[in-house]
Amino acid sequence: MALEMRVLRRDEWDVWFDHLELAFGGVTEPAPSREHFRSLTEPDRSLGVWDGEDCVGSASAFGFRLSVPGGALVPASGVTMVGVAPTHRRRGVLRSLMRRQLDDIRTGEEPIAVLTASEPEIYGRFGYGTAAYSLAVDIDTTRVRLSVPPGTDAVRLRLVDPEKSLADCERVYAGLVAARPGMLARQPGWERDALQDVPELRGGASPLKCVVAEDPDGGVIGYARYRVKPDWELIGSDGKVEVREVHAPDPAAYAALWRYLFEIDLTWHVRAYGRPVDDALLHLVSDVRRCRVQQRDALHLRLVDLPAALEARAYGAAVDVVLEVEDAFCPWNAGRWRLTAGADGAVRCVRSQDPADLALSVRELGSAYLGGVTLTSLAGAGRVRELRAGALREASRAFAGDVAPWLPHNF
Ligand SMILES: CC(=O)SCCNC(=O)CCNC(=O)[C@H](O)C(C)(C)COP(=O)(O)OP(=O)(O)OC[C@H]1O[C@@H](n2cnc3c(N)ncnc32)[C@H](O)[C@@H]1OP(=O)(O)O
Repeated sequence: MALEMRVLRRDEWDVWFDHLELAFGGVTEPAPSREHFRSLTEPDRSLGVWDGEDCVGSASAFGFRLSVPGGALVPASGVTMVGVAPTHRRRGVLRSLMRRQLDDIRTGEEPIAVLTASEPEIYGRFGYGTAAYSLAVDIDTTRVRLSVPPGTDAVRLRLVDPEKSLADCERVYAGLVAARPGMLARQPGWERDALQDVPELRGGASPLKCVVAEDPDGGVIGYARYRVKPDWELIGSDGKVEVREVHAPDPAAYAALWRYLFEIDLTWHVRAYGRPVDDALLHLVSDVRRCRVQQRDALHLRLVDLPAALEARAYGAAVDVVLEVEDAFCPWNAGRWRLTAGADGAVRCVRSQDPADLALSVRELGSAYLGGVTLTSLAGAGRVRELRAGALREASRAFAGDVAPWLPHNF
């Protein structure tokens, strides 16, 4: 029987989601998580592939606004819920979903698509480049000390109900978005994602806790969400603090929150995932080796409408380069483009017949787009070719940002 791909009908969601669970290994989501996913799904932007009555393929997208260098919020398609049934793999179902999805995105208002990948190897062939990395730390707090800045002792910390403090915390989060490429301006409903706290998924840790940092007037200026996982050894407690989030633009408040997490009694370790690669924490600790820092890919980005995407961000230096772009999967982006950004901030990206200065694929542009991966480092891997002397340095400096892109959570 031929496979049929179609936009999801609302009454098909349960069968579609059952398929997705199976594609990810067959573990059933607890009811609250399932309802959370249901509430976030945008059915009109969700695709199902059907073999008769059976759903055998899925892909969906969220309508996001992504922070880019310069602080603009660019409409971005957040690709998600991709899965193909174990019985139907390696015969092109994912490829056909990606084809349809990118064609659909092209007809809309989103010049870029982003995703967090289950495996980093999958999406490069469809033109996605790794645009943001993240760090995981596993800190031995019996050995690692924090050097906190002046003012840290004056920060008031208060343990609060994660639900009741949600609006205050979300205000802090929203205040960070423009200055950090890769962050998402969260649409209503998404703020609740961080509160998901299903007992079956805690792995023996406590319910989610929230500690807020306050200014002298009681205003919330930072927060951390975490759990404590008790563990008793023969020699005593070996508890772990599992950090989900720490956000505070003020250095003293930021240090105060980490100091609190480091000093929770009966714990010897602080573990955190998905931290930015330029996390100020790395400069607060006395011994970075004992933080067991690990880096991994976090956000993958694709230019769907190349000129619109390149014109939507700001550049760190004036630039005038002709790019020879290869894009086999979205050929409307392929060819020669002149990118100019002046000292006045005006940016133009137009078709060009002039000789090319740099040759690269759309994947490298996706990697460099948020300013965290330099064109120079990609050239070192042979993935960007310089065709005019000096063009690589000029373009690389223009694309690079002064803060690392960061997506604090998956989607
Ligand atoms: C954004 C997200 O949602 S990420 C979540 C992705 N989903 C999962 O990881 C769930 C488990 N895995 C799956 O459901 C499937 O194996 C998928 C979705 C990864 C792949 O689906 P398939 O239909 O088998 O892929 P398809 O046959 O279209 O393959 C397309 C290409 O990707 C490659 N590919 C497919 N899966 C993988 C993989 N896991 N790792 C590396 N390459 C892969 C294929 O070899 C093929 O390569 P080619 O272009 O050189 O021919």
